[in-house]
Amino acid sequence: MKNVSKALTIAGSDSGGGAGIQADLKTFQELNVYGMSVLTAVTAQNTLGVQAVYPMTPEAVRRQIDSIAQDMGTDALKTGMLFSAEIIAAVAEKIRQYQWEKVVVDPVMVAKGGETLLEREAVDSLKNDLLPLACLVTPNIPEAEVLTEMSIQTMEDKKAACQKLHRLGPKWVLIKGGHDRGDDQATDILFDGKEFFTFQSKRIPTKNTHGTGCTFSAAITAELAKGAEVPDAVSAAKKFIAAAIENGIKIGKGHGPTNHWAHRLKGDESN
Ligand SMILES: Nc1ncnc2c1ncn2[C@@H]1O[C@H](COP(=O)(O)OP(=O)(O)OP(=O)(O)O)[C@@H](O)[C@H]1O
Ligand SMILES: Cc1ncc(CO)c(N)n1
Repeated sequence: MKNVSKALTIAGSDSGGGAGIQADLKTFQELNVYGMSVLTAVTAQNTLGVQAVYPMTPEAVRRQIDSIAQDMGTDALKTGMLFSAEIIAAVAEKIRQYQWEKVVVDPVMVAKGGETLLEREAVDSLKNDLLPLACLVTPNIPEAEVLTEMSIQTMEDKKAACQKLHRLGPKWVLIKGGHDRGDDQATDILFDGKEFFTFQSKRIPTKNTHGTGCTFSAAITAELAKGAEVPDAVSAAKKFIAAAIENGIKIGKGHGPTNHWAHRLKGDESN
């Protein structure tokens, strides 16, 4: 029997399969990691938008985490859509109870179409309950603006926002550049409280970007599960997401999903 690294996603379901736990599990599988999931909410969703959201009870979230922790355990985990302050409190309680350290927090707030995936009043819980437990937090620019209450326009702003976010408690902060409209590069910056690391790839002109953030944070989590250090995990995930966006697939009438198996086309298979 073979030993395999394990990764857990605590996130919402996207019925369309492009984002949320579906994107995470596909990514874990592609990166040769055994994937497990704790559902926080079911969304009725497709490439056109989110038509409905049905949150789980905090008790259901706790029970799913207990089932995993008391049997398989996990080498790393990520959080995605958490929806409410009550669910965030349940997840934070369990991360503390099981002393999980490789925790990637993707602070998902709104879907591409603007639908709410995190209640406004839950932002403080995310900041106060969850970020202090995070190994890495991965906001896009609008999420970083909400978390820091500052406007982010320039590279200097991004660095200042990294510093402000780092003071909330995560060991590492990664601000993603997917939303940097004016730039022909997609530039992400990583900060550990001392040093800045930059990750760049050519911006690909496409509307098929549904689930990019989920896929990216899942790839980072998979690499951490296999034992990579944070900068190496981000670097590998950046290659994975660039290939997935470049080879985006034509599915649905709106923002199509990324291509989770594209890294194989590039001969870039990780193990
Ligand atoms: N058009 C693009 N071309 C190349 N890379 C991109 C593009 N859009 C996003 N990326 C990269 O994809 C990763 C995810 O970033 P992004 O900012 O899109 O996340 P997100 O906004 O959280 O995604 P989502 O909308 O799924 O929540 C980052 O590494 C980012 O630089
Ligand atoms: C369930 C879910 N999680 C995250 C996102 C963000 O892409 C989404 N659209 N749906």
